Amino acid sequence: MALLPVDEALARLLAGAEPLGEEILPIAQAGRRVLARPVEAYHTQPPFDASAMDGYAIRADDVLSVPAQLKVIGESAAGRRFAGAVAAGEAVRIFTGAPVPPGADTVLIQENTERLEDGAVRVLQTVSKGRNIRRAGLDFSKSDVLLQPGRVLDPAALSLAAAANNAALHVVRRPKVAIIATGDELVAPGEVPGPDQIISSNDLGIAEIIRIRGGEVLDLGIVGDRIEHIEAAIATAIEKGADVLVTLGGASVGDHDLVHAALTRRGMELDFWKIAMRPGKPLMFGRLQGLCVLGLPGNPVSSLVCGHLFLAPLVSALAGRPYRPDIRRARLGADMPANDQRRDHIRAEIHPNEHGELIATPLPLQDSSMLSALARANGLIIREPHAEPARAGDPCEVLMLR
Ligand SMILES: Nc1nc2c(c(=O)[nH]1)N[C@H]1C(S)=C(S)[C@@H](COP(=O)(O)OP(=O)(O)OC[C@H]3O[C@@H](n4cnc5c(N)ncnc54)[C@H](O)[C@@H]3O)O[C@H]1N2
Ligand code: MOO
Repeated sequence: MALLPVDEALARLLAGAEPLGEEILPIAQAGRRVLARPVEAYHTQPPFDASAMDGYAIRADDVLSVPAQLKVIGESAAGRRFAGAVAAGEAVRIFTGAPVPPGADTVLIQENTERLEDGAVRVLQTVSKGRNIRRAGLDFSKSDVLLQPGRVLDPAALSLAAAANNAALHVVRRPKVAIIATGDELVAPGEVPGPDQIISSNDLGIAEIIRIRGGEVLDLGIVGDRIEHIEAAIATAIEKGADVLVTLGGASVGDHDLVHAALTRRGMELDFWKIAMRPGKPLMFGRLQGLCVLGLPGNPVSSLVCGHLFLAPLVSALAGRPYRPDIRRARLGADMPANDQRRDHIRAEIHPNEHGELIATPLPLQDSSMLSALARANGLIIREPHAEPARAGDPCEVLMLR
């Protein structure tokens, strides 16, 4: 059977993957979430003409020639304004953020003055009218639309929404992604493995990819190679309202690879299974009662590479987040043989040379079981199907992983 090209698999996976519904969160819990509705200002900022400096609120015409002397008639502090107005020959002591009293048109910084004993201030430098005053609404005005749907609530966006007096925000619901690790050989980290057992690792890396892309992880644990048990875990994912189900392992053709059978018994409609990719050929995708099902291969590197290439964009799309894979141009750091029909993703160390060009050097061992090589690599060299042999120095494309 011909293997499905990677781009086509990705397009089929993302077809219909729209941002999920919205929920309302207190603003303090909305960090890194995606806005589902515009953010409007309920408040004008600053709400009054405010001083930008510590000094004196004055009338600029009073200090056209210096030195000049003004009578200090009171104080305006942030949070406590001066009740009166400034007339000719008068000044009000003022601090940063405080309302500028009526009558004053300028703030003079205190460094350019000298306080006198008798409640007066001597002005040592002239100042242009309007200086050091932030006009009401300089930042934004009530009813302004400040942020658009789709904006990730980064630090500046959160502070802006708060400044505009939004106590709660409408955000896109986080996709809930259930993970089932399958295999009799697996035990959780920290447990004592039996003689034929290994530690389940893929679930941890996959959960991290989900979280980084704005998803919520529903870890359904390790399930042994019994079709009934896998079916029960699938049923739990549905009951618990998962949007996506990720299965790990059991996706290939061995006698104990039961995931496809279990999913089919539960009613999954298969979209594709087996793609032209290395590592990750047995990738499976289908839909089950509105749930997207992604069957990742068991080999750890295959699982994580498929996680980066397929799960990351799927979760991003459901979470309403932009997804921009960090693909760059580089030069090969070693000769490469011709490629077969599967697009290859070669673990590589990618660093700039003295001319600032990225050099991508493949790691010597590429076995899809080797997490040590994946963790050492900071990116993947992408070799298209049927690529010709290439020489060190030839241009190539890399996907940066960190
Ligand atoms: N006859 C064939 N055999 C295999 C083929 C094939 O086309 N024909 N494909 C190979 C490829 S490529 C891959 S990738 C693997 C994928 O197999 P499965 O998805 O069925 O995975 P398993 O057999 O369950 O496990 C493979 C390997 O990975 C280990 N594993 C599984 N889950 C975890 C986990 N959560 N954490 C760590 N390691 C895990 C498992 O112990 C196995 O060593 O199939 C090839 N075979
Ligand atoms: O696709 Mo498998 O992932 O080559 O090891």
